[in-house]
Amino acid sequence: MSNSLVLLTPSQMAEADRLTISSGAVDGYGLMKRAGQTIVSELLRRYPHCNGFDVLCGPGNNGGDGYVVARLLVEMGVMVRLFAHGSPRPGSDAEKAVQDCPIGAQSLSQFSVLQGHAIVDAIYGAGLSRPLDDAVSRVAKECRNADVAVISVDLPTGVSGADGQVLGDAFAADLTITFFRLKPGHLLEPGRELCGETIVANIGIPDSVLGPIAPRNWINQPPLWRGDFPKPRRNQHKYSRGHATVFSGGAFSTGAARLAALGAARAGAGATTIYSPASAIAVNAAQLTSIMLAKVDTVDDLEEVISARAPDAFVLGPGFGLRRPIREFAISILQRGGGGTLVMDADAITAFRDEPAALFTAIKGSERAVVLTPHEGEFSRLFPDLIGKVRLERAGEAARVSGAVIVLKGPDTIIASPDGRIAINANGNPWLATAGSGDVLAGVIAGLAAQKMPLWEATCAGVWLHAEAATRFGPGLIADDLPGLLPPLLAELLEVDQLL
Ligand SMILES: NC(=O)C1=CN([C@@H]2O[C@H](COP(=O)(O)OP(=O)(O)OC[C@H]3O[C@@H](n4cnc5c(N)ncnc54)[C@H](OP(=O)(O)O)[C@@H]3O)[C@@H](O)[C@H]2O)[C@H](O)CC1
Ligand SMILES: [K+]
Repeated sequence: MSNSLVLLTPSQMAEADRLTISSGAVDGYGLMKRAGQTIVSELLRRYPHCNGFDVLCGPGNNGGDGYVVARLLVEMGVMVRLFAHGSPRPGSDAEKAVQDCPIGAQSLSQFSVLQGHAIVDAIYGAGLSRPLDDAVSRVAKECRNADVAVISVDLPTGVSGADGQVLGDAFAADLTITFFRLKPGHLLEPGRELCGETIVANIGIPDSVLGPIAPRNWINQPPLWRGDFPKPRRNQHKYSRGHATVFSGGAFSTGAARLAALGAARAGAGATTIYSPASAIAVNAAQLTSIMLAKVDTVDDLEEVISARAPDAFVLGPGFGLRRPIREFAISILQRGGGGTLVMDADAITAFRDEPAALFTAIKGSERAVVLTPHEGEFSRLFPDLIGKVRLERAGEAARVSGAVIVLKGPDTIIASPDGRIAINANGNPWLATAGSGDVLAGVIAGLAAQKMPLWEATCAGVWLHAEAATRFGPGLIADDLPGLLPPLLAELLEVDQLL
């Protein structure tokens, strides 16, 4: 698993600091000086024409980084105004940075924006522990409303590194410079938006500290799952490549199932079948070519088709409706022996709103693995006890409680495994907010799972591919486009030339 994609919580980051310092490689003030040096290089490179910098420092080590920045800029002859909010603890690294700084600080209450100056926000970073007080909120607001560049050290002051939530108020940065690894708060909204562009600086913390920290959160990028991505082999036939099936809704709502089926097929399932009620067979048949069709109205029908040709993955929910035997289908699939994956989306999630525990018991007792792909509304129906917790915690807890891989959809989709691993998607985009896009996602995940890709990895890959396809297409995207956008992405992932 790729080390570079690790996300560290603020407390894990503090541990990384401690481990580095105790190894004797560099002391705390040394790390702070390197942090300051990196920030100054970026400031000079990116803002060569500003008249000066206003450096705003808090009482902790985030402020310490700010004092180092102020010193280095002054030593280079750059105009600096320094503002402090609180004083560093005696004996702390931040106090050393104050003592070494050649200019004195005014109180933050004296601050007002000066045209032509850029702001260095070093008030709070990883140590933010409560909502901003009025003095810091006033400055955050003034900077947000002014036409002024803001560069935040580690995190925009007010944004929690643990989960991207705003504590009271927050700065909105143009650029955020963090150290060693991203934190979840850089990727989770609203933190992500408030960070502006985020860069990660190497300040000499060795990767070896990650071993004892054993992180459980990652950025969802191809190196996370590329090693598990299914590679077709010459000796496979269509069913051994993977058989994915999708339940269709009634005659007036068959499109969602076709979108999911196309997603599964384009993701590489060798065979894809739509299970359709008799009333919708004609509609489906008129619009399918490579996708197969079977009649499934009842649990007995389902038993029959599964016995005839066991699927490796099922998609249940898209466009299905709540009246037909959706719960019975889900429970029957889970209780029937045999491996494979059940992807439950949309109506399949809502259908269990009155008895989520029955679903979770069935999932935990099943030989099959389950992926649940709720958006916020569907999530709240199935996990009402988790309302009020932050998104990251909700997704992780939902995976643990349900025994399913959870895809909590949003601009910062979270993919949580029951074993505690979490990936945060970073390539989401506005084009995906279009009817039917979730149906394609459920199908792509099923298509990858049908090829026996490990489930959390398959789910992460599906979410990434789906978003990447939309990003590359851009404006005008409709869900119908998405399956056809997958082949070039697959070719890149598989490095097709090497397979031939
Ligand atoms: N991680 C690294 O590799 C390096 C990080 N550096 C920088 O250090 C900060 C983290 O420093 P830390 O001292 O732990 O935390 P902060 O500076 O962010 O803030 C802690 C102090 O601020 C007080 N605080 C927090 N929130 C509030 C608030 N809302 N209102 C008032 N005061 C607040 C807090 O007080 P407590 O009472 O909670 O203790 C602390 O006094 C990291 O972000 C990096 O920038 C190193 O310099 C380089 C290596
Ligand atoms: K900050």
